[in-house]
Parts: sequence; structure tokens; C-alpha cells
Amino acid sequence: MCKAITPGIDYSLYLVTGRELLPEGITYIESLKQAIEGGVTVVQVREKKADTGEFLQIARESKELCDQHNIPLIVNDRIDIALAIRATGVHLGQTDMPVAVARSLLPPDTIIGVSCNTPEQVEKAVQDGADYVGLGAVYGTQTKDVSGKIIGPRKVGLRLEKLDGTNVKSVVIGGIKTSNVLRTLHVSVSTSGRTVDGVAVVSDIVASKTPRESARTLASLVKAFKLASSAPALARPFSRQLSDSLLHDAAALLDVVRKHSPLIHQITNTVVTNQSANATLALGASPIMATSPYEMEDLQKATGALLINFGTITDKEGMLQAGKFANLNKKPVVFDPVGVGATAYRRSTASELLNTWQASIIKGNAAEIGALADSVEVQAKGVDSGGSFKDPAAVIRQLARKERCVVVLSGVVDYITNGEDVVALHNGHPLLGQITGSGCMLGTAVATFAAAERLRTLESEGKGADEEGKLVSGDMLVAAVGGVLALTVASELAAAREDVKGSGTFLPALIDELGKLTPEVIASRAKAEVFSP
Ligand SMILES: Nc1ncnc2c1ncn2[C@@H]1O[C@H](COP(=O)(O)OP(=O)(O)OP(=O)(O)O)[C@@H](O)[C@H]1O
Ligand SMILES: Cc1ncsc1CCO
Repeated sequence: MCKAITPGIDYSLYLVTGRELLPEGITYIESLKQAIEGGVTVVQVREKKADTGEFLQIARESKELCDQHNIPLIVNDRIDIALAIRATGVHLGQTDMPVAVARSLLPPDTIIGVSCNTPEQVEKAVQDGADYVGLGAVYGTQTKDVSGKIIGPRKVGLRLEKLDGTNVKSVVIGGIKTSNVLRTLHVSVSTSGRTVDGVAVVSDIVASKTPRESARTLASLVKAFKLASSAPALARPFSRQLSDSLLHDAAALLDVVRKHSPLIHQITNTVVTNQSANATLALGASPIMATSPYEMEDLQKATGALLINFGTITDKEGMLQAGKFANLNKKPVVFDPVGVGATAYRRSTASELLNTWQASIIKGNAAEIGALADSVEVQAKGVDSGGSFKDPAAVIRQLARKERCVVVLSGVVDYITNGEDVVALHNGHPLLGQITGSGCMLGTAVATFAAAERLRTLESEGKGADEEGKLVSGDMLVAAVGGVLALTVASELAAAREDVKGSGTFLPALIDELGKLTPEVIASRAKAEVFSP
């Protein structure tokens, strides 16, 4: 019997079937039954090769099973089959029946979904009266030829914007699996804060020998993400008055670094590898400067945080793998896109890296941040910056919202934002500008403090209920403030020493001062301003 389930479809875990993907030893119906038991919330029957009779038979069996579990069933493309089995809905591609014609043929209340690749297609689907849109292909997939149609997770938000002010629902589709689902959900947000309603999955469930477990894991991750993202965006309400406690908390992370000595994995450039490793040790953490892609899976289980600095890109595959496994292990990832504005190769590599993993913090000088923010205001001079922004707070806020992470803009004044509040730090010394790799060491210090902030959060709050749905624990804004202050305060102390005669003697003195630093000295010397929106 047809159940009245149309008003509130739960799109959280949307299974698209594909019999050609079934592994040996499991029937279509058994796989579907297990997937539903595992937590699939809506099923679309997709049969690209079957003739009408076979499609009808498969759709009928699927409908019977879905009805038993009160799960809505959607038919791909075929209005006649949807009508014949009284399906909950139909899903239409861009070259299938137009929405209006489908609507005129189907009973009222039938759900109609449309596959959309571009923002214009989303706009049109909304105008045509679609109930939901399938946005993709997010990643490459073996189940469909999507060449030229991969939008990447960071562009989903542009499509979601077209749903603002409507009640049209959305799912993302194309290569979504357990290993990337959290990251995909995290970054699939419009500027107005709209997130997707669910994820559509094919092979991760259908090709699985244990579809119940695959569906259970995916369903649990989507549920956990929804729970975590329904919490307030900021860990604490933020205001000018709070800047003292912010500075105190940030500085106190130095004690956490020294207590736990976290392993800081750094893929950095050949110019600074040694000095960055020594800066890590001086702060009290433990550096590992590994680059081979073959060890990233193991390494990310043991690390406290990951720094990816592509000053001399020779190991892109290692960078791709490291970030992916850091995300999977919920470790903070700090990205330093050195010289990204200088060459087309650096720009495309930054985009590839950011499409593969989620950065917790992006740090760069004005030229680097400008290049990522698509601003032409500040030009790159190789790895150096040729100026500063008129409104740095606006540029970094916009980038933080676009990339869904904390952004650090280095310069004479360092600016840090989580997309809302902006902290300006006025510490530092001109000698930092006269040694190579001071920005790289800044990235190292930020990664070290990010590891400490994650440990502090896990230690004080334990694995909270929303832990599973987060990419990383802790307030990365506090971590970034702590890391920047550690390096810049140490630079002031080093520059004031009598034995420092210039940039040559400054570098070893800086390492010494990093080693002698205390949270009290950091907090007492911090010169900060906070701008709230
Ligand atoms: N003139 C200055 N006065 C105070 N602090 C400075 C000055 N120049 C640089 N710094 C500090 O040095 C750190 C590195 O910032 P900078 O913007 O120079 O990095 P960068 O251009 O990426 O450096 P590099 O490419 O050498 O690694 C920042 O914390 C910044 O505050
Ligand atoms: C000089 C230089 N060239 C590539 S990376 C690097 C270190 C400072 O960014």
C-alpha cells in the first residue's frame, strides 16, 4: 500500500542503486535491504541498461521493500515506471523530461528532483518547481562519465546560494564516500549559511560486501555532522571585552605543547626545513619532516597536527595524501600556500590540494592571501608580498568564509579571523622581514599551537556528543593567535639582545627565545585588537 510519506522526506542518506556494481555473492534485494537497515533514508532506483520490463520488475521489488521500511522510493528518469509502481518521486537529468511536463503527468505530491551541474541549472530547477536538486559531480566517479562536470566540493556553496529563499532541498552527489563525507558536508555551505540536506551515495554502499555497515557508517557521519553544525558557530561568544581571555587562553597553549610534546608533521620547503624543525623543538613539540605519500596513512594517526607549506613543490602527492589522512584522523591541517600568486602551477596546485582536503587554518602574506581570495590588490614578488590591503579584515573574512577555515594574514600587523571576528596582532620585529622563512616558521608555530588546542579540548571536554561530526576539535582561532604571538613575541625578545647584531645573529637568538618563552611573557607582551562584525 502507498504510504503518505511525501511531506517530510529525510534526504540525509540518499542511495542511488546500480546493479552493475554489486559485488559477487550478494543479490540486489539483499544489498538494498541491508542498506536500508543500515540507515539509508531515501532510495532512487537507477537502471541505465535494463529494458522496460526488467526496470519495472526491479522498481516493483524495490518499492515493496522500501514500503516495508517506510522509506521513500524515487525512480530515475522513467515517468511511466514511477506511475506504474506509485513511486514517491522521480529524478530527472538535464536531458530528461522537463519538470513541468513530468509534473502534469504525475499525481500531485509526487516529488521531483533534478540533477544540476551549474548554478544556472539550479536556478532553472527552482523556477520549474523542482522539490530537490542533486548537485554534482562533486568528485570524479566510476559510476558515470562526469568528465568536464566535476565541480569540486568548494564550489557547491555557489549552487546552494541559488536555493536561498526557497524550500527546495539539496543533496550532493558524485564520488561521496565514508572517507570524504564529513569534509564534503563541512565545505558545502553557501555564504548565507545554507548547508545541503543530504548526501547521495552509489558505490560506497552498492559495491560494498557489507552494505549494512557501509550505510550505517555514512548515516552516522551525516547525523553527527548535522548535530555538530546545529551548535553555535563559535565556541564562545566573542567581543572586545573577551580579548584578554582569548590572549590568556592562546598563550596558555604553550604549556600544553610542553606537557604533551605533540608530533608536528611538516611538509615544507627545502629552504626552511631545518630552521622550522628547530623552531618546533624550541617550542617544546616534536617535528617530523616526512614527504613520501606512502607513509601518510600511518603518520597521520600519530601526529598532533599537519603543516603543508608548498614553497618548493616537489612532493604534491605526499601533500594530497597527508591532508586526506589528517582530515580522516581529525588532526588540524595548516596550509601555507607560499608564493601561490607567483605562478599558474602554484595556483592550480593550491586549488587541487584544497579540493582534496579541508584546511583548518590557511596562513599567508598579503600576496598569497590575495591570490587565494581572487583579489588583485596586492601583487606577488616570488614568495614575497608586494604590499598590503586597504581593508585586510574584509579580505580575510571573505576568504575564511569561502574556504570554511581560520585565516592568518601575516605582515607588519598580523590579522586572524574565523570568518566573523578579526584579531589584529601588533607584535613582531622588522628583523623577521630580513630573514628567509619567517612566514614559514609562523606556520610551524601555528600548527604546533593547533595541535595543543586540539589536545586541550579533548582533555578538558572529552569526546563530546558532537565530536564525530567535526573535522577537528578545538578553537582554531585561539590556536592561530597563540602561534602568531609565540613567534612574534620571541622575535622582540631576540632583537633586543645585545648579542644580536643583524639578521645573521638574529635567527639563532630567535630559536633560543622560542625555547625560553613562557605563557606569562606572551600574554603580558601581546598587543591585540579585536574587531567584531
Ligand atoms: N616589519 C615587521 N615588523 C614586525 N613584524 C614583522 C615585520 N615583518 C615581518 N614581521 C613578522 O614576521 C612574520 C612573518 O611574516 P611575513 O609576512 O614577513 O611572512 P612571509 O612573507 O611569508 O615570509 P617568508 O616568505 O620569508 O617566509 C609575521 O608574524 C610578521 O608579523
Ligand atoms: C625563498 C623561498 N623560496 C621558496 S620557499 C622560500 C622560503 C620563504 O618562503
